Amino acid sequence: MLNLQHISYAYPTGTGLTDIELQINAGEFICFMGPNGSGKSTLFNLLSGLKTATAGHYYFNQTLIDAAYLKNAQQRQTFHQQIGFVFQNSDVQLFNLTVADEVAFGLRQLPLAPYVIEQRVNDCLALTGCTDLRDRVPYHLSGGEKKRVALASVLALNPSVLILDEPFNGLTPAAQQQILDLLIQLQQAGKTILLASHDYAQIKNIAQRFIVFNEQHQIAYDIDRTSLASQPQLQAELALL
Ligand SMILES: Nc1ncnc2c1ncn2[C@@H]1O[C@H](COP(=O)(O)OP(=O)(O)OP(=O)(O)O)[C@@H](O)[C@H]1O
Repeated sequence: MLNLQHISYAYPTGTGLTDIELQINAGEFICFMGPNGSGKSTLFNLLSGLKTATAGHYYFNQTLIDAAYLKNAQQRQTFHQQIGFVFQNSDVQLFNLTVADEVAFGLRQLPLAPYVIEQRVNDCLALTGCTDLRDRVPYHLSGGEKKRVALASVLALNPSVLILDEPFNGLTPAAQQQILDLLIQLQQAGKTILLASHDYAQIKNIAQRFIVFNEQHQIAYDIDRTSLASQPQLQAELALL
């Protein structure tokens, strides 16, 4: 479904990613781990089309996703509908005056009847436990509420891939569990879930595959949960990230 071939990304001031080879299949639940600055957010920006690689090739369902592809507004819209990205910082994702408008925003860019939009907004608010927040100003919500609204706004477009950059940061254990339960449900419904986390203990029994970056911005390990279970030393390393 997602295929990266020798992907590198160079910022003007340094390296973001080095020679990434990666194949992700539909329906996987993958946890990306690694030290601060190792490249997880850069990878997510590339996968979601917010950046394009400075070297290598990225294919989504066999289509090459590059600057030329994303320059076309219609193609860009189709692509963004399929890959939803929940940013690490919800404040940069939420900009509407009410929660309901926030969730409807992406849908209003599509040729959909107002009653269809209303129905989808209601469904996504209910799914994320945000129904009671619908008339609130997103900017005034708590961290956990903002994260759920950001998730609702992404889910409204019914993407097949959901990318979440450290979605549990700064949330109470209860709020973290709420989001985790929802992600499990979404994977069971067939979505591909890609998330970055520093909390191995929290995710070790949920993610099915672990991709671990090193400080050289490369993939150091790409290992499934079953294989990881028989590697206590690597598990101990992940617990320290
Ligand atoms: N806008 C930017 N300009 C210049 N360098 C950047 C920029 N964003 C990231 N980098 C650099 O690219 C490298 C990878 O950063 P990235 O944010 O992808 O890492 P990360 O693994 O997501 O880190 P964290 O766990 O702290 O979120 C780092 O060396 C970082 O300093």
